[in-house]
Amino acid sequence: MSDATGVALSTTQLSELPSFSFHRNPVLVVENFWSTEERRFFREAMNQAQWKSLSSLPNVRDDFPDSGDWAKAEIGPAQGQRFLSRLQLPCIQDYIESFPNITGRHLGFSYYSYRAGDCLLTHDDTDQGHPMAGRQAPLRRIALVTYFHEEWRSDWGGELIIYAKRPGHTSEKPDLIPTHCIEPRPGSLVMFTVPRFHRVCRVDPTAGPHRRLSIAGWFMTEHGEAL
Ligand SMILES: O=C(O)CCC(=O)C(=O)O
Ligand SMILES: [Fe+2]
Repeated sequence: MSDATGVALSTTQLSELPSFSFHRNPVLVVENFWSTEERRFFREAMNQAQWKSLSSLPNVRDDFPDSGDWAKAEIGPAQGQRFLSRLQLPCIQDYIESFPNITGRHLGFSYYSYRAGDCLLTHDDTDQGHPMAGRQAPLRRIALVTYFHEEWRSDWGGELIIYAKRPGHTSEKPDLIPTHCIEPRPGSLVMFTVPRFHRVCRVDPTAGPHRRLSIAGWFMTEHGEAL
């Protein structure tokens, strides 16, 4: 798709969402998914939330070295319900249900706040944690991130970069090529299939006190016995 200026757009309109398929297109970007009122609702909840900074979360900190000191908080039940009620989308259901032998479906979402200096180094979201009580940890299938700050300027950084593996790469370390550079526009919703390498660019000092506020997490499937 391209707009009147000829710029290639990889965004999906809200009206096109019912026919979107992750099997055809593994990355979904919808601008203005949340109304101004919904964004305010989640921002107010974020103001009340109990935030924990990366430096106080040793396990997460080990997975994401040199990533500044972004903060994470739990989503309350009322906010969780409102969030999920907008995400009853056929593309999620269709993709999740396409995996064989599912014994359980899970989701896990949190609030995140990135300030100037914070980033998230390249990862593919497959770090599933350790099996618990002999059960295989759920597998992350679709990653979701969506932005709730009031304002974001291009100079402030914090873009989500999504990568593909270059064909024919031989080294153990994946040789990547960027496929998407997504500005964290207020109200945008991004989803992509896992595994998929991506990173969050460092938020620039010109952002001053502005925070990059998001909800991010995964739709997951469980497949019974430990491997
Ligand atoms: O904040 C984003 O744009 C992406 C976050 C992310 O990749 C993650 O939390 O795993
Ligand atoms: Fe991620």
